Amino acid sequence: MTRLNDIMEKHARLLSSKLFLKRRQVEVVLNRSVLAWRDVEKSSRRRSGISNISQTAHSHAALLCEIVAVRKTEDDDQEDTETRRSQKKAKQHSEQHPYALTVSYVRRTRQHQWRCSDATFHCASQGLCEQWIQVINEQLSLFTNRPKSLLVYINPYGGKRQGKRIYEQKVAPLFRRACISADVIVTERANHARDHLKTEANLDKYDGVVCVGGDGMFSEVLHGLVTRTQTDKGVDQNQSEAELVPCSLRIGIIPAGSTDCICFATVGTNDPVTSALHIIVGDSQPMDVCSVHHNNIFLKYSVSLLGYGFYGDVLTDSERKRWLGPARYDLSGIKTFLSHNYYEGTISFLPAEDNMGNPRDKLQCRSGCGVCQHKPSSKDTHCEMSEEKEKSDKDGSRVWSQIRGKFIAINAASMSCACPRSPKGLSPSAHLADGTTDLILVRKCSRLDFLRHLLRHTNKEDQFDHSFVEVHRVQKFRFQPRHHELVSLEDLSDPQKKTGFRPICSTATTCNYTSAHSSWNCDGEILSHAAIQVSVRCQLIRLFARGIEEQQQQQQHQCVLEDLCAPWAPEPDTH
Ligand SMILES: CCCCCCCCCCCCC/C=C/[C@@H](O)[C@H](CO)NC(=O)CCCCCCCCCCCCCCC
Ligand SMILES: Nc1ncnc2c1ncn2[C@@H]1O[C@H](COP(=O)(O)OP(=O)(O)OP(=O)(O)O)[C@@H](O)[C@H]1O
Ligand SMILES: [Ca+2]
Repeated sequence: MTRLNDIMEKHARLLSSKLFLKRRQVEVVLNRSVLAWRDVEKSSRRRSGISNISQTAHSHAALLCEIVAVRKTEDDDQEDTETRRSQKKAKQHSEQHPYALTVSYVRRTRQHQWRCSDATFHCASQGLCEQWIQVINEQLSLFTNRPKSLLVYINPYGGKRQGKRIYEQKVAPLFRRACISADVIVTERANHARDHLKTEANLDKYDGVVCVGGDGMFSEVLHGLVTRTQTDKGVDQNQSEAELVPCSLRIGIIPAGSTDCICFATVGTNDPVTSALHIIVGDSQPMDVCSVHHNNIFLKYSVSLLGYGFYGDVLTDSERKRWLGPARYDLSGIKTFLSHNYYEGTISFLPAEDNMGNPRDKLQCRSGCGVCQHKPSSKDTHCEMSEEKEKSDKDGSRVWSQIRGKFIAINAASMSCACPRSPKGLSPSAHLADGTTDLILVRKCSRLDFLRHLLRHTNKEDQFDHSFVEVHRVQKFRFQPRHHELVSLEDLSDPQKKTGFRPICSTATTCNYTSAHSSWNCDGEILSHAAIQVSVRCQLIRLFARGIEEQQQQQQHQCVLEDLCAPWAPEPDTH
């Protein structure tokens, strides 16, 4: 009964009028969910299928929660929307209907991209025009999850160095339209954004923090915000067992980097306008964060890839080629592939609960993901990482496992890591907010086999279906490189080794010293230690995103709109 009332309430018309849209008379209806309009004269004869997301043959609709803004249309705006050819006609028309409102709303285009569309409705009287604007604005003000004030950091040197232009030309005009105020800081050095967030920024003023740049810039904002939150709450990040306090501010990412993996995996595309629109409508996507420690020294947080061996070496090499821009990764990728190094060490891990799915179940994390809504219980998230625990987890349900071997790559993917280079990512079924990371172990194998494995990241074949690859969904893990102490001592006496990465063993050459180290690639940054302990912190942060919408979900969205527009029942016009 209540549900029925809800539906009736939602569908009850708030306002309904006959207005003009591009000189055609349209019936416009507003209820609590949708703004819909259709041609008056032709609608009864031809009302067929849907031609795009929010448009049937003769009716259009926008979900209220996806309306960006409504404003009184100024004369300049009206001229902008008319073509030159019809300028005279348009002038006559606007003289008859001088009052107009423009509604800006989200329109879905191809491949998860969103655009902002305008519909300008002409009214016969000023009163009617103002009433429409007021009622729509009243409804929009009920969306309390929308940000009003943002702190924006722009990295002018990320990716192809387009961050500033992208923000000014594509994003700022949309924020202005949505009446969002933004304090903008163009960074002057690496870690500027992180340090500002950690100590200086008055965060009470803001509803969210936005970074314009790549994954490295996101990482700065992540570290700034998480550290600030822990400091404010008196949590010591160096204690690897400390329970971290979730951040209250959401983070928005305007992609302008080289990989943009976090944006791609949370929105489905790396498009600045789409990201800006997700921020404006106030989307919220919780996300796991891995904390990385070396004994009881905090090193870094990671949300995407922690990679030792191959991806660590690619990153180390690519840092020397920053001037090449995004192409540096391909060049270093080929070079590292040809080097074909492997590394020896021991990996220990605490598997995820059985009901958290597994990396090969093909259940991809999508908008409103059911797996991520099932949070692991708190007792499981706080198991200690002591030696005894390693043998048997105290609650008896799970035990630590240990694997020793020679690895070409050890990757922990806390999310799919989908990006334009690999549209399905390193672990296609990894989840954004399930409290686990997928640990992928690629053992020593031939160059050809490793190439086959890499190639599978770019096609539909299963990259885990190789005898030399194993994958585990885990809650915690740690890594100990072989002969750690020996190398540390050597490092002290050889300055070259302190900075660069020392001769690494290649399977192609005869090599007795198989304990050479790689380094960890932590979301695109090199870690200072090879021996690390990692713990996944379930849903520590939230992004202005909603996860990737399934094609099917987009179609459902069309159907919802279609249903909501359907009752054009002949209710009498209120005006
Ligand atoms: C034959 C083609 C195989 C293509 C295989 C492509 C696999 C790509 C998987 C990409 C995973 C990205 C994970 C994201 C990590 C980010 O947190 C981080 C920060 O932005 N990005 C990188 O570290 C940047 C990492 C960039 C890694 C690029 C690796 C390119 C490998 C190319 C190997 C070529 C072999 C050719 C042999 C002739
Ligand atoms: N003003 C600045 N000058 C120099 N470096 C900066 C500045 N602002 C930020 N940085 C640093 O630049 C690094 C790279 O930035 P960013 O992530 O935006 O681009 P990218 O590396 O090209 O992309 P991706 O991380 O997606 O591969 C970051 O680690 C960040 O700390
Ligand atoms: Ca995860």
